[in-house]
Amino acid sequence: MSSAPPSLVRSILVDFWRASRGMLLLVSVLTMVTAVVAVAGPYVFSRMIDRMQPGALAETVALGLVAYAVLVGLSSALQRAQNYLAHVCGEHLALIVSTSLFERLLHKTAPFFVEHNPVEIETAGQRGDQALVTMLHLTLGYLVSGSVQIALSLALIGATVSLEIVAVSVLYGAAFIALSVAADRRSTRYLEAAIAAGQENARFVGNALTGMETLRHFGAHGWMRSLFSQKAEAVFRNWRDYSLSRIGFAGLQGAALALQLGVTFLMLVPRMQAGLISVGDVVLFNTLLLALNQPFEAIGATINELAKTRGNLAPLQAIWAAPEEETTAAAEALRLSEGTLRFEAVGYRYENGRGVENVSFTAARGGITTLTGETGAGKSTVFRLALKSLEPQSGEITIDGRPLAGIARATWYGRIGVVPQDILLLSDTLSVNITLGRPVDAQKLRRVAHQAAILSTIEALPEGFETSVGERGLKLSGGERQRIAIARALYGDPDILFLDEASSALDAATEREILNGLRQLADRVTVIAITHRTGMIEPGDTVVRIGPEAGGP
Ligand SMILES: Nc1ncnc2c1ncn2[C@@H]1O[C@H](COP(=O)(O)OP(=O)(O)OP(=O)(O)O)[C@@H](O)[C@H]1O
Repeated sequence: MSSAPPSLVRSILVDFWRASRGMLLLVSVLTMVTAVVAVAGPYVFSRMIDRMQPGALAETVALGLVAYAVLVGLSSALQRAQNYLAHVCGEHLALIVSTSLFERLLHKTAPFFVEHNPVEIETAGQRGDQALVTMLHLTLGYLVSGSVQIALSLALIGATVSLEIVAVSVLYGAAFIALSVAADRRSTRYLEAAIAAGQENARFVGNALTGMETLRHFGAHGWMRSLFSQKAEAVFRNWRDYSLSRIGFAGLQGAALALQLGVTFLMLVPRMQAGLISVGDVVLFNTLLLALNQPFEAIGATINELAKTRGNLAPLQAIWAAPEEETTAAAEALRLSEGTLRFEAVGYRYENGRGVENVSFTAARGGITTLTGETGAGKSTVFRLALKSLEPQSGEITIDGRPLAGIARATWYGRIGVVPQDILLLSDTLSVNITLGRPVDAQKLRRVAHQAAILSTIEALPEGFETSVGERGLKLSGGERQRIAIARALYGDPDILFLDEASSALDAATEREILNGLRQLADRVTVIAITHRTGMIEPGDTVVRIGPEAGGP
């Protein structure tokens, strides 16, 4: 197993910063310039109002108003440009999240895919992705520009109107932000429940979709519909309670705003009467104060979103941190001259005490080594040990005399071919399903298809190897799927071939044809097959019986 993965947020942000720091800096600068222009516009306008006195130079006023119009236009253009650039950054972040997550999924261990279904993983990915992108937009669009706008507005109010009013505005801002934090604390439990219920629902939908045919056969529609409704309603209830729990705080925040405006206007009246401030100052003050509320609200909204982001990232974080296989970087060149696999008194017990004990056998070239035994005797467990999915708790497995424990899993996988019981086919062509990303060699493709006794079937199809197998290979029969899986395993020219009941879905004639084909390879490839049917065993094959008499359970 690899060491603990770096935290999701840190790892994503480091990658994001490396990939888009130029663009991020550009957006930040643009954001600051936008904030400066947004404050400069009202300032120029207020000064022009003061100049509109009888006897003032009409040209100066007109020039000032044109400058104001240009500033408003510039502010709007900068705002839009900044939004689009922030959108580009957001999409880049989403790209990094999805590719990093996919990369991690490629390394997850087998139990991970037993515990999590695709819909659940997809939903966690989308939620986490959106949460991070929303946070980026809030940071770039609100926090940076909001802080600059607040600082400039307060400085202008202080310089033109009074420092006391600045103090009132700061107090209001602090109260607004404190109320946002309190609202978050109170509603967090509804938020967490809503997100957990959403994830549970995604898991349920994933299970229902994979088992749709079976559910239909058992007339389980009504039952599933009512289970889905219950879960979807739980999601709705929790989101409803989350939103309702915040309404009271919205009222308090509105009251704080009214109080702030009322107090500051009352403070202005005596100054106006004493002629200390001009009409332009009042206009400027009103515009700035109203504009100032936006960044305060934005900071409050960001605090709220931060809580949501934490919640929305939790399912993705759990998937991110789930154990992974060792990386393929550990792969080394392994040459197997003889390909002799030996089990020496190997034992493995699952947590429930079941498993295998004292298993000894040698699988060599020259014939097929078949593992037989009662159901539940431990044949698949022996395979898992040979495939390094499990490590022996006692005894030793060797390959050409070298301990298997000392060979990296990636190296081992490079030398073996496996045909599992449950065959995975991608919704793609036969050719893609056999080669699975390895370089396409038309001659080799035909050779392995022939060895797997499926070449004539494929060549009879109008599109041959380019025929689509349908969603998860559902357009193929069970026997055809097995033969494609055998061709896929042979395509890597393995030194050792493992077949886990690989011919169970075939008729006797086809099974014999395939096994005879594999026997012809047996001088070059060690073939180990689990089988329940012993009728196909030929002289020269080795039979290994797993079970009590072999020292099993
Ligand atoms: N992941 C697991 N956790 C706990 N027990 C397990 C696990 N997998 C298998 N077992 C138990 O270990 C024993 C051996 O199982 P295994 O699947 O190796 O048998 P098998 O010979 O391949 O069976 P079959 O012929 O039915 O496929 C069984 O009793 C099974 O219940």
